[in-house]
Amino acid sequence: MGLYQNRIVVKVGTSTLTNDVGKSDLRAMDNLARVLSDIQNMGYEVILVSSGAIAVGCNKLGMRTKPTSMRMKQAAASVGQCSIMYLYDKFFNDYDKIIGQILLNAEDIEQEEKKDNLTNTFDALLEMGAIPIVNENDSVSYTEIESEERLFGDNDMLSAVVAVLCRANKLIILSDIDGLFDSDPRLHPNAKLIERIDRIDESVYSIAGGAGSKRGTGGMKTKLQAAELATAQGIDTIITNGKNTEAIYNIVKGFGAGTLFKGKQR
Ligand SMILES: Nc1ncnc2c1ncn2[C@@H]1O[C@H](COP(=O)(O)OP(=O)(O)O)[C@@H](O)[C@H]1O
Ligand SMILES: N[C@@H](CCC(=O)OP(=O)(O)O)C(=O)O
Repeated sequence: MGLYQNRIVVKVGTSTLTNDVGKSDLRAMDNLARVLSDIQNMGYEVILVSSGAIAVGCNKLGMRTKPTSMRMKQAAASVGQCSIMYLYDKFFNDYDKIIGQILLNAEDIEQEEKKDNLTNTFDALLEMGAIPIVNENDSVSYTEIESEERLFGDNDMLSAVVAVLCRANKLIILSDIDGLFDSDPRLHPNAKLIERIDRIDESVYSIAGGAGSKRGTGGMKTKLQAAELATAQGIDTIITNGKNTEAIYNIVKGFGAGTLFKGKQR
């Protein structure tokens, strides 16, 4: 089965959705809602994979630092997820769009029946013109937040899983950085942006470091894992800066912005 040529998955990370003190970055969320709504008006089907629940929940609950205990992280996610969806609902509503929430665990796509149900839900939402917004089901899952052997790893991986499941044509990963550089620019100020990668091998992994801020998780490594999964199924994957949401217009039209990982010919 081929890919849906007009279907795109956009993933946005915590570092883009929250400001330096850990509160929701309303301008970033509004910009994202506007551009994605506009792109949908242009005839594209849009799925958003959004992080931020734990960070926003921690802030709302007055936790000064990110909790280390699992139960506190899960409680924070429960509070933050409501807050994020409430804001998305308001912003997307301003642009005349309907959103739907889908919270996922690894086992939801491991069982054939659940996987089919999930695909049907995505398809039905898209058919009706709604924009599905996806996150890990942090409050019930242990593996996604903590385990080293987790399938989703973090939302980067989840976005690739969703892109494959929904047979999207493109996966756009919005980060707090312009794309993949030849070394971590936070540590090496002269690092250069790599515009295109056709094969993700060990040499590519060797230049990817960890998260760049207290709020991000995974860093470039998990983005490369996501790109590897998606490109293997023919899905072009782009890492670009979430502060420049306008770049999404260029990307959907096939122009460059950030780093393109070219999907394998199938
Ligand atoms: N080679 C690299 N190129 C670009 N960024 C890198 C690289 N290695 C590590 N990073 C770090 O990855 C960070 C982005 O990942 P992360 O902190 O998880 O944010 P997000 O919330 O977007 O997922 C960047 O801020 C950067 O410091
Ligand atoms: N599910 C978690 C997101 C974890 C995660 O992958 O975060 P990020 O690296 O910012 O995309 C949350 O909503 O807080």
